[in-house]
Amino acid sequence: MNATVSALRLRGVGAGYEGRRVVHDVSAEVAQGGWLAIVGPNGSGKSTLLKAVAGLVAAAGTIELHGTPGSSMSRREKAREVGYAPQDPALPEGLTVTDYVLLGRTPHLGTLARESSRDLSIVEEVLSRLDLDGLAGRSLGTLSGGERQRAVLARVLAQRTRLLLLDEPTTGLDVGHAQALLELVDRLRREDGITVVSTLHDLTFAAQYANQVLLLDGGEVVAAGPASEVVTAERLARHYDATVEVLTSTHGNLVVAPTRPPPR
Ligand SMILES: Nc1ncnc2c1ncn2[C@@H]1O[C@H](COP(=O)(O)OP(=O)(O)OP(=O)(O)O)[C@@H](O)[C@H]1O
Repeated sequence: MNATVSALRLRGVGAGYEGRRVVHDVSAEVAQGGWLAIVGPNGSGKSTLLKAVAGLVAAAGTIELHGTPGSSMSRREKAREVGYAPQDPALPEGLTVTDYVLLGRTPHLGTLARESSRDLSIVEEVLSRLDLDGLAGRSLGTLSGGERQRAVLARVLAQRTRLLLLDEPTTGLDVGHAQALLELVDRLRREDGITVVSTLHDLTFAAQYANQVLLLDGGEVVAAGPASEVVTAERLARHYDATVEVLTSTHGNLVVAPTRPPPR
């Protein structure tokens, strides 16, 4: 494959529901092994944009996955190329964690073929990486919110795709599990060249993990680039109506700290 082909290329992408367009004219490019964070206030179109890339809502414009238009790929081809973790998926409550994560292998199985020992070892490895091995035999309906969230990510990682689309992957996770999950995703990116596109409400995480940040407001891109350029107190005041300070930690990481407005 041509080394200069982007993992994801969006040109003039629009998307919406029942005739109401909520994402307008988005263009972006993510190199193989890059991490794009889509940020923006509630209702700004982040999840809709991610769904458009996953092929789950109709989109105008061009969406290319590793140089191939998404519109020309079958569902199965796309599922081998793109793993999508929705924000709040409906889970089959009675399924065990292992069986649910095994579903991630489906796009790789032949028609009527059963999972192989390789599929099972991939699932085992993913469960262990996500600290889920102790829960492997539990049914999904008995898991806590954070455990369910990790199971969803495990299913997507078991899919072993080159592109990961993660919709608010840290929702419901405590700070330690959130960091562990983002570190794991970052390691996959650095070691295996996996490309990541994630929506993130937590702007500190977005600034620390993504190498590109796309800020949406009203379904439009209002800023794009490295976090140091996009995540500024002035922009967050304008687009989130938030009072924050953007600080630099002792290790040089950006930290977005909400601060109470001064008393009037
Ligand atoms: N299934 C749907 N049918 C109709 N409108 C929808 C649907 N899903 C989302 N919308 C609308 O589209 C707009 C963008 O929603 P979207 O979920 O993409 O925003 P978001 O930035 O991800 O929001 P949040 O931060 O609250 O998760 C909102 O006005 C929302 O009400």
